[in-house]
Parts: sequence; C-alpha cells; structure tokens
Amino acid sequence: MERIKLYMLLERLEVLTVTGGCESEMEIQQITSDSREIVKGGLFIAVRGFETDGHRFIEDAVGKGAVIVVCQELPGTIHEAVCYVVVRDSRRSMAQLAKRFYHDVADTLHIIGVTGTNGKTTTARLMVAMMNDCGIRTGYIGTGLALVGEETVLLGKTTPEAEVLHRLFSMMAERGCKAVVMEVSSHALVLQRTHGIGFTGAVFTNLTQDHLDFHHTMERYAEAKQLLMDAVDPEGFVVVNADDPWAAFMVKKRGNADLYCCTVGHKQFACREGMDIRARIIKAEMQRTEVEIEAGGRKYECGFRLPGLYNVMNLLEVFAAGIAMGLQPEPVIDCLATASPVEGRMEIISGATGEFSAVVDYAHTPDALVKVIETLNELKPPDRALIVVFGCGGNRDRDKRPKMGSAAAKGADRVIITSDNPRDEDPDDIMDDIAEGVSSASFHRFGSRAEAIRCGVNLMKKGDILLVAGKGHENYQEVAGVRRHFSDRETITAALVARNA
Ligand SMILES: CC(=O)N[C@H]1[C@@H](OP(=O)(O)OP(=O)(O)OC[C@H]2O[C@@H](n3ccc(=O)[nH]c3=O)[C@H](O)[C@@H]2O)O[C@H](CO)[C@@H](O)[C@@H]1O[C@H](C)C(=O)N[C@@H](C)C(=O)N[C@H](CCC(=O)O)C(=O)O
Ligand SMILES: Nc1ncnc2c1ncn2[C@@H]1O[C@H](COP(=O)(O)OP(=O)(O)OP(=O)(O)O)[C@@H](O)[C@H]1O
Ligand SMILES: N[C@H](CCC[C@H](N)C(=O)O)C(=O)O
Ligand SMILES: [Mg+2]
Repeated sequence: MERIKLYMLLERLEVLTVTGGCESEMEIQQITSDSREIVKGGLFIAVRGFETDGHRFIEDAVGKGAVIVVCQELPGTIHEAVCYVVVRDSRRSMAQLAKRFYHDVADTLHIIGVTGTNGKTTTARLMVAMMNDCGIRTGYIGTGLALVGEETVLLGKTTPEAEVLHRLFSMMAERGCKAVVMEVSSHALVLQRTHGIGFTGAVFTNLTQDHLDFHHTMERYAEAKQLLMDAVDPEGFVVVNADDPWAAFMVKKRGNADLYCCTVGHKQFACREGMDIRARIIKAEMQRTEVEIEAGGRKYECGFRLPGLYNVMNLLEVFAAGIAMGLQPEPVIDCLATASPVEGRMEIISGATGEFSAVVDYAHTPDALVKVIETLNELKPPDRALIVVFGCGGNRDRDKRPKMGSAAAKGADRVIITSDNPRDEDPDDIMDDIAEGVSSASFHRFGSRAEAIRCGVNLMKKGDILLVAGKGHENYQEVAGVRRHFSDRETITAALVARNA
C-alpha cells in the first residue's frame, strides 16, 4: 500500500495546534493508539480511556520511534524531531486518521451496519453468506472474527478500534470485496470507532436491557444505537424490526424513504406501502424452520436452518437487506435456505446414543434467555424437562443478572447457576445477584462451570433438553484477568461420554 504523507493526514483533521518537526512530505508508516504496538516512523494517538490515559505513554511511543503524536494536551517533554498535533477529541481524530491512512477505501465499499442488543452476529453472518452466495463478494466484521475473502482474522472486540476497522476494509477491497457487513456495538458508536463511515445500510434488530454499566439508562443506550441510523448515506437504506417498541425512535430523524419494516408479530411501527415485510412460521423444527414471507404484495416460502420466531426476525432482516441491495427475492431465498447456522447459537450437541440432547447458546441477556427458553419449550415434547445451566459475565451490567435468574426460573424445569466470565469480580457475588431473581424456585449452584454442566448432563432423563447458555462459541473462561481454555461444547461432550459409559 502506498504510504500516506503527513499533510494528507492533517488535511481533514480538526487541528488545534501543530508543534515541532512537522515535515509535510513525511511518510507515515503506521497509526495506532497503543504505544505497545508502535513501529518506527509511526503516528501515535493518545486517547484518554476508562482504564488509563494514553497521554501517559507518549514518551514510551516516541522512544519506540513514533514521529507524530496526536494528543489532546501537549506532554511536558517535547522532542524537536517529533511533530505534536493537538486535537479536541482524540477518539474522533483516530477515526478520521484511520480512514485517511487507508486511502478512504471505506468510501468505495458498500458497508452495512447491524446494531441491536441481540441477534447482530446471527443476522450479519446470515447476510454475509447470502450476499456471497448471491454474487456480491462481501466481508464480515463482528464478534470474535472478521472474514476477509477466504481468510479469517481473529478479533478482540465486536466492533474493533478505527485503525483495525479501516485496515480490514483495505484488506477486503484488495481481495475483491464490494461490500462489508459489520456488527456495530453501542460502545463503538459512543466511542466513535465508526465515525466518518458512510453506511450504505443499517439494520436494527432489537433493544432490550444490556450494557447499562456503560450507558446507565435505556434511553441513552437507545441514543447510542440510533447514531448508526444517522450515519447511513442519504440514498442508503434502513431495515428495522418493526415489532420492537424502539423502532420508531431509531428512525425518528430519517423518515421512511428507504425504510424496510420487518414483522413477525404485533407491529409497533409502519412503513410505506410495499416496504413492509411480514413472515409467519409454517413448520418449526429444531434444525429447520419453514416460513411464509409476504413482501411487496407477493408471498414466498422459505426454509432456513435455525429455530425460533426470533430467528425468523433475523432472517427477515437479511431478506430485506438483500432486496434493498437490489437482489431478487427468489435467489435470496435460495441462498438463505442453505446458509450454515453460526457456531454457538442454538448449537445441538448430541451424545453417542442420540438419546440426550444438549444445546449451546450465546444468550447473555434477559431477553435472549427468555427467547431461547421459549423456543426450546415449544420444540420439546411437553412431558420432557428443560434444564438450564448459565451464569453472567463479570465487569458488566449487574442489573441484568436477577432478570436472567427470573427468566430461567420461569421457563426451565431445573435451574443450575454457575460462572460465566467472572473477569475481575468474585464469582460468588455474581451468582448471588442471579439467585435473587430465581427467588423461591429451587436451583443448583456451582462455581465451577464444568461441574455445573456435568450436573446438568447427569440430571437429564431420556428426551430432556439441556441448555447451556451465555458463552456460545467462546473457547475460554476469563477469571481474575486470566483467560484459560474452556468450551461448553467440549465439556458437554465429555460429560455425555462419561454418562453413556
Ligand atoms: C469501554 C471500552 O470499550 N473499553 C475498551 C477500551 O478502553 P479505553 O479505550 O478506555 O482504553 P484504556 O484501556 O483506558 O487505555 C487508554 C489508551 O491508552 C492506550 N495504552 C494503554 C496501555 C499502554 O501500555 N499503552 C497505551 O498506549 C490504550 O491503547 C488506549 O488507547 O480499550 C481497551 C484496550 O483495547 C479495552 O481493553 C477496553 O475494553 C473494555 C474492557 C471492554 O471489554 N469493552 C467491551 C465492553 C466492548 O467494547 N464491547 C463491545 C461489544 C459489546 C456488545 O457486544 O454489545 C465491542 O464492540 O466489542
Ligand atoms: N433477534 C433476536 N432477539 C432476541 N434474542 C436473540 C435474537 N437473535 C439471537 N438472540 C439471542 O442472542 C444470542 C446472541 O446472538 P448473537 O450472537 O447473534 O447476538 P449479538 O447481538 O451479536 O451479541 P453480542 O452483543 O455479544 O455481539 C443468541 O444466542 C440468542 O440467544
Ligand atoms: N458482547 C458481550 C458478550 C458477553 C458474553 C458473556 N459470555 C460475558 O462474558 O459476559 C459483552 O461483551 O458484554
Ligand atoms: Mg455479536
């Protein structure tokens, strides 16, 4: 990639002051906000964070070869050979710099953002599969990973920092992608990781309680999600879950010119004629759902490989985005029929004899747990039991814990509380919070997730279903800041083998 020169980077930045050795023709080798990653000839952006202040690492970055420092306040020590650029907002500047550094490649791609509390990964991955299958070469950025052509890049954050985002866009464009589907988290929107991206489309899945540790109120959480709708190009499109009470709020500033409204139930919000997309289930099975979709005055039958009404909504949103992207309904339906389910979302783990079934799912919010439990209760024989094993993450929204406890107590025949990723919290405190919501119902409790899963497996009678929720695809457990290998799927399989033996 051709290296960008300093003056090109500064052109679009809202600069307050420039100090020191700033040669405008200087080529920049790299930009980063992490001093640990800086290389010689790089640009370091000092960000005031929640944990620490990037300004503390300016000297460290310069020592490692940073030639430009972008900051909100000049450091005490100024090196003559280094160029110091003071800006009002480092996070915003980082997004502007990252986009420019990668030659504004973001402007050449159709970027579709998916936001909402639950269902982003499911919807986005389904959409990527559909678009690739229908002939639009499309990349993906979201929970755990990015798909760049044939390559998989592992990610820490669902929506990475701007520098990583634009680097991924650049790699995708190089590999012939015309479009990108990306999950846009509320954290990313507030922290301006996606600032400056002109989205071709946005999808709003739903809004229910999560992340109130960060946003504090549902209104502020909603305002964060709404920022994605504002970032859609005027000629772009928006798809909303019209059954969600927050749908109208999401599109309040946009009007309904290119707005697609999906509904599987009681619509809270209406669109222009022809843009309403409705579905109902014809046949529901654990690994396949047949639906009838009504769109633009026509009816289509469509099957796909996921269970539950909530997944029908995810499917409809993908269908709507396909239409908005100019695809025909029939090929979209054909592509959706074969798309693979996402790992760790309603993933069935069967024992050797097939008599006992366990399901791994990533439900880590009250609404997700309610929906998954509802779906499993609808699909299992009425005389069989549903056993639920789950915990809640540490250093995250505490208020959701009793609500998840209550969801499990209401819907499951047996409840087993355990640890998720306690992070820096005491696992017992987290389990106490969950237990408050379980109230009088009896439950088991194990600090060890492996033990909890073994208990669940051993409690199962023939035909029962065990749901292990909260960690889905995750292959680690984070305790006291340390990540160790842990997989719900592997633990269940081992427990089923032990039981069958
Ligand atoms: C709120 C949030 O997103 N915080 C993340 C963020 O923190 P921060 O920006 O405040 O940074 P900080 O750790 O205080 O450090 C400040 C600055 O100093 C820099 N630094 C730090 C140390 C050093 O030696 N040198 C150095 O330059 C850092 O790179 C940073 O630029 O950047 C840190 C470093 O990458 C992350 O560890 C931290 O993740 C937190 C702990 C986190 O877990 N965030 C989650 C909640 C998150 O963002 N999740 C959403 C998904 C939610 C969903 O799925 O709905 C996501 O998009 O992934
Ligand atoms: N449309 C939906 N409505 C409610 N719950 C859903 C929906 N889709 C999925 N879920 C539940 O949420 C869980 C997580 O799904 P998914 O990974 O698609 O969501 P996400 O929004 O990407 O989550 P994250 O915030 O962690 O990125 C699923 O395992 C399921 O339990
Ligand atoms: N994106 C979510 C994932 C939660 C997954 C759960 N296993 C946990 O660790 O809390 C978050 O970062 O809050
Ligand atoms: Mg996700």
